Amino acid sequence: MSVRIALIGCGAIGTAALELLREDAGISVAAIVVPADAFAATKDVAARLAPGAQVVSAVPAQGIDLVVEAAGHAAIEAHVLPALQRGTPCVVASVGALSAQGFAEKLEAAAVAGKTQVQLIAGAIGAIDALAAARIGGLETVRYTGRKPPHAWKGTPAEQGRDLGALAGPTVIFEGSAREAATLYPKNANVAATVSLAGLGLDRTSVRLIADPAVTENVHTVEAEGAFGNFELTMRNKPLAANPKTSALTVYSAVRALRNRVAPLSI
Ligand SMILES: NC(=O)C1=CN([C@@H]2O[C@H](COP(=O)(O)OP(=O)(O)OC[C@H]3O[C@@H](n4cnc5c(N)ncnc54)[C@H](O)[C@@H]3O)[C@@H](O)[C@H]2O)C=CC1
Ligand SMILES: O=C([O-])CC(=O)C(=O)O
Repeated sequence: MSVRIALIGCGAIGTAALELLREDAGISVAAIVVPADAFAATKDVAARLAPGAQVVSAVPAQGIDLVVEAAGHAAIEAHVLPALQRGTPCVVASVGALSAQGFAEKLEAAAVAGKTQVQLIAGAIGAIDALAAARIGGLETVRYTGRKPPHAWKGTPAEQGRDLGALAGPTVIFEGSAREAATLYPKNANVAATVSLAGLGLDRTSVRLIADPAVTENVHTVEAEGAFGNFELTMRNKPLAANPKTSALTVYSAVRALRNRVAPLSI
């Protein structure tokens, strides 16, 4: 029998994940959860890519083995917390939601109450395994830099006081903690939260966000130092055509997490 999934969100990540999951006999998408104003568009996607899925406004209380979120910060409170409390394991992409004070603890408490687990995916960034392992030996500094083309910062505080379309060179639009970055840039700095949660925490991880007219990729750099030694990682991710803020790797990371739930050997 296949694992019955509820997918929260059916935008750039959700749609691309559904396309890939069509190949997986062990995974069946039973429900797609979106706000009412997205029902019509989502039903079209479901008809094409997940004909067995019902399009609904909340995770069904019965018949779901696993929830996967790819919707945005608000969806964690609205859908992931109640699913965890009911005992359904959840896989989360909008890791930046944990930047709200006390929210990580709330998520943990819901998982404890439901005797289940919430998994935060690595998403658009790599080396989360190395960072989380290095933390056990002790970390001294962790720095994260996120660099994206100017249009990827549209609709964010980066637009305040500057014309993103007229930038002549790389422009630092934010410098501060991972907590502030993830709060101010909920659709662009989930990775900052992920790096911080795996490493030195939301308040001790330094973050720089850059709008750079010379790049076409979403470029993520992590520099970490501690008892283990040090590393530098740079990812040059292709953005999704459907959403330039989001890297294609995020989709693959979500699909990997789901496949690992059913695979006899997981990596
Ligand atoms: N961890 C990571 O590396 C990354 C995480 N993300 C997260 O994934 C989210 C989704 O990304 P995209 O698919 O590119 O965005 P998108 O804007 O293309 O799609 C969002 C989808 O979620 C639905 N939605 C919005 N609010 C909802 C709610 N409260 N409940 C249920 N559905 C809701 C929308 O109707 C839409 O179908 C981002 O907002 C971000 O939080 C995005 C990129 C990287
Ligand atoms: O997809 C990416 O490149 C990163 C991103 O948007 C995020 O961290 O929220």
